[in-house]
Order: sequence, then structure tokens, then C-alpha cells
Amino acid sequence: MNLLNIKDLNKNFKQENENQLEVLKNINLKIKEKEFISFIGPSGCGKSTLLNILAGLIPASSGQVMLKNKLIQNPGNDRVMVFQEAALFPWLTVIENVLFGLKIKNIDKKKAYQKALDQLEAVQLKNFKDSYPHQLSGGMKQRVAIARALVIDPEILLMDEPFGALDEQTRLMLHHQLIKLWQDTEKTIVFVTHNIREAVKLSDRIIVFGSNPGRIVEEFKIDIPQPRDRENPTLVRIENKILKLLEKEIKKQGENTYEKIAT
Ligand SMILES: Nc1ncnc2c1ncn2[C@@H]1O[C@H](COP(=O)(O)OP(=O)(O)OP(=O)(O)O)[C@@H](O)[C@H]1O
Repeated sequence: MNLLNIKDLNKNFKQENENQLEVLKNINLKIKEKEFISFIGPSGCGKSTLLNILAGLIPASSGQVMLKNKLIQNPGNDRVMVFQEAALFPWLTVIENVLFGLKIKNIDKKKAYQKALDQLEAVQLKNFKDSYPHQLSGGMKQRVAIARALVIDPEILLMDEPFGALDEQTRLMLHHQLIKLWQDTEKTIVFVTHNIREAVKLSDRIIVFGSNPGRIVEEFKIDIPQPRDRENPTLVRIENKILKLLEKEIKKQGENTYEKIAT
């Protein structure tokens, strides 16, 4: 069943010289329940802008996004964002950070604590519940951010380059954990990344964007079960196809973002 329906969506931003910058043009996309979908594309093609529109943080200029039969106009508990920087409250402990997400839900204190603890167990951080963010590694912080997002029990997890700032080993470990969480919780995940290999490894479907203005150029469905072997020839083939497409888009754009996506 379709969970999100993005229809004829356009987004412009007013520039300082009063001209309109056309960022997203004519986006039409349906996202299924429990789908893991990734957006990939050259820098500045509007991936984060689209994610922000899905989160209800900014409005579309025209067109609409429906969540089931509800028009998205504002943020809601049914959608939670995870950003590249974990953005934890440094003065709160790990469990207090996770509990913070539940405050808006008005849940009984004991129940909330248990929920937060269960969620920390799911990201293997139960033993760090009383630590402060500065005592954690980057990967651990990101796992707290994921726990804080999931504890609200949203329908959709919106992830904007969540592992972009992490080293390769930590990133691989978090891929593994995210896939397990996704399988256990059956959430829908919309994932923005620059990293083709990451997208190919994690996603059911990859949407490739072009830029100026941001638009969908192609999509790839990946039916290979998880966990995936990165040497799988089908995955390698898809990876190369996406790389070629992006090279073409980036050449058009004339920016030096090639290195960023090829690693
Ligand atoms: N609030 C804003 N006001 C004006 N312009 C904006 C605003 N937000 C984004 N933009 C512009 O919209 C374009 C798309 O930005 P966006 O961050 O969505 O791209 P992106 O594909 O996520 O880029 P990256 O991969 O580098 O993160 C850029 O040209 C950016 O400068």
C-alpha cells in the first residue's frame, strides 16, 4: 500500500535579488509502506529540501504530499527526522535524550522510561543510558538519535545523510543495525545519501535526482534480500549505472562533487 504520495510537487526559493530559484520541478513519487527508499543526486539538487517538505518543516510551492489520505502541511509524530549531526542535548544523559522524544506524547513516566530503555537496548546502548553525549563516539551518538526518533513510534523515518560524518567502519556497523531495526519495526525509511554504495546496500528503491532544477531522472528497484553482500554482481552493476548517471548530471552542473559520491 502507498504511504506517501508526492504529486506534481515544485519548490522555489526567493533569492536575495528577488529572483526565484527553482529547486524542485515536477516531482511525482509514491512511497510504499515499509519501503526503504533512498534519494541520491548531485549536491544542491534538492534532496534535503524534499525531505524537509515530507517532514512538514517547509511548504511546497505547488503540488502536494499526501500521507495516506492526509495532506502534509506541518510536522507530526508520524514522521521523524534524523540528521547528519545527532543534535543531542549535551546537558541530558543518553536516556534523558531518548525520553525527551516522548515528552510531547504525554505518556506515563514509568512506561516512558521502559520504552526508552527498550529502544536503547535495540541500538545496543542500554549500558550507556546514564552517560552524557560528550562521553560517546560519533556512531554511538547517532544511535541515540535513532533511538530517540524510533521511541516515538513514527510511521516514517526521514534520514538526511545520517552516516555522512562517520568513518567507514562505524558506517558499516550502523548499516547493519539500521537494517535490523527496519526489519524489526517495519518502518518506512526515506534516506538521503551521497554514497552510492550505501544506497545500493540498504535500499529497496533508489531515486536518482538531477539538478538545475532538481528532478527525478531515474529509479532503480533492488530486490536482493538483506543482508546484502557488497560484491553481489547485481549490486555492482546498479552501482555503476548510478555512478554513470550521476557523472553525467554532475558534468552538466559543472561542480566538483564527483569525489564525494564515488567513495
Ligand atoms: N531556505 C532556503 N532558502 C534559499 N535557498 C535554499 C534554502 N534551502 C535550500 N536552498 C537552495 O536550494 C538548493 C537545494 O538545496 P538542498 O539542500 O535541498 O540540496 P541537496 O541536494 O540536499 O544538497 P547536498 O547534497 O549538498 O546536501 C540549493 O541551491 C540551496 O542553496
